[in-house]
Amino acid sequence: MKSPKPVKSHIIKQNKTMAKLNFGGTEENVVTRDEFPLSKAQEVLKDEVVAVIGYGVQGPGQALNQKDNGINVIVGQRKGTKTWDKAVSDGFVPGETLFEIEEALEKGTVICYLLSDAAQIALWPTVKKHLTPGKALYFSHGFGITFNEQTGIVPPADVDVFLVAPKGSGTSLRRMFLQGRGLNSSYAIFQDATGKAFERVISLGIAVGSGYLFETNFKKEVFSDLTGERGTLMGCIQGIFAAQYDVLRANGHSPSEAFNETVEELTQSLMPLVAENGMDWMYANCSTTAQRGALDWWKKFRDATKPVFEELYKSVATGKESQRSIDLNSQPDYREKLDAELKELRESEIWQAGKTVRSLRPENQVVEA
Ligand SMILES: NC(=O)c1ccc[n+]([C@@H]2O[C@H](COP(=O)([O-])OP(=O)(O)OC[C@H]3O[C@@H](n4cnc5c(N)ncnc54)[C@H](O)[C@@H]3O)[C@@H](O)[C@H]2O)c1
Ligand SMILES: CC(C)(O)[C@@H](O)C(=O)O
Ligand SMILES: [Mg+2]
Ligand SMILES: [Mg+2]
Repeated sequence: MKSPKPVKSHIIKQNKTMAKLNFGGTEENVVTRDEFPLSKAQEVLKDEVVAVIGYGVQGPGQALNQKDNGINVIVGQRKGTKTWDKAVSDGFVPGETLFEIEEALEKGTVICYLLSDAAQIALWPTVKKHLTPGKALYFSHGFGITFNEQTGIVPPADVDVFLVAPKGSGTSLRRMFLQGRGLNSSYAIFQDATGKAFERVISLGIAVGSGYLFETNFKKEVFSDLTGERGTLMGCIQGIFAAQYDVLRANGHSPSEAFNETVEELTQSLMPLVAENGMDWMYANCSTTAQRGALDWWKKFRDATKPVFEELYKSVATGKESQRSIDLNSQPDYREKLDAELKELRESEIWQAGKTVRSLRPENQVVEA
């Protein structure tokens, strides 16, 4: 089996700040650590105070990676919360690198706005007050700006506004950084007030632990991101898992067989092969019987689900999804309600069976001395 060619062979053009690569016939700009090494990011950010506001999922990943990369980073979080305590146990020092939100907003020259998208609305008047000329407002999502009629987030004209959106969980961002790898992120500039928005945003992108950065705009980022997480990445995948598992169970298969044939084999054996070298290569490493069946059936699944994806994209583009997210996630008891729905998923038979299957993985078994 041939191994993949190194990425260099896909480069069409490369200059000091960017490379142009061929993505399946379309040329796009990307920035890698080749064009923009960490030393350059450190130089660009040497006089900045990067204030990470919020310490939920992205906050810790981005703040800790920047700290380890030698960036002058502080965290703004509400005192007396669990996440304040987490920031302390992660090494941020109250009064030195950890502050109440307003104090961090005052000190920061770059404001990384990493509250949940719904919470960003409530805090916006406070943030805006501290956006003095020349500061930068940094997001990890195009949500607040794109749906500004719903969020009311309209930044002053004399600050830079940009985003770096890691394409994965903040947990993965941190884990991959610690492994010496990098998670890919998109970047976009909404407003360049200082003339330095590009070098600022790329430096921050490298500093938070991106492996490479690809170009987008705020609207494209939020439309694709909301579609992806509701679609194949999270919503759709659970839907098709549940459908296949139910059919196997209804036909007399045991939970362990149904779970293994639906989830475990996918995550443990086959998806790593897809990640390594593409779908055709994974197929080529399965039996000809499996290949015949997969090639016969994939288009049927595509055709059955495409109308749902079209409905989903429309719901995103018309602002229905963002409005729903704002309405439900702004309620005082939103966390309890989300937790109850997660509990229902956790307690469903498929994921209970999964718990037992995972315990049987050799790496999860306790070895008796
Ligand atoms: N979760 C991810 O891995 C991920 C990935 C890519 C992009 N993003 C984006 O990054 C941003 C942050 O997302 P997140 O998932 O880390 O957020 P989150 O839901 O974990 O919340 C972040 C912080 O917001 C604080 N918070 C909530 N309500 C608040 C309020 N009313 N006042 C003050 N603080 C409040 C919480 O204490 C927490 O520290 C969002 O724009 C999100 O879309 C997240
Ligand atoms: C990690 C995801 C799903 O990619 C992100 O978009 C999020 O909203 O958490
Ligand atoms: Mg998202
Ligand atoms: Mg995402």
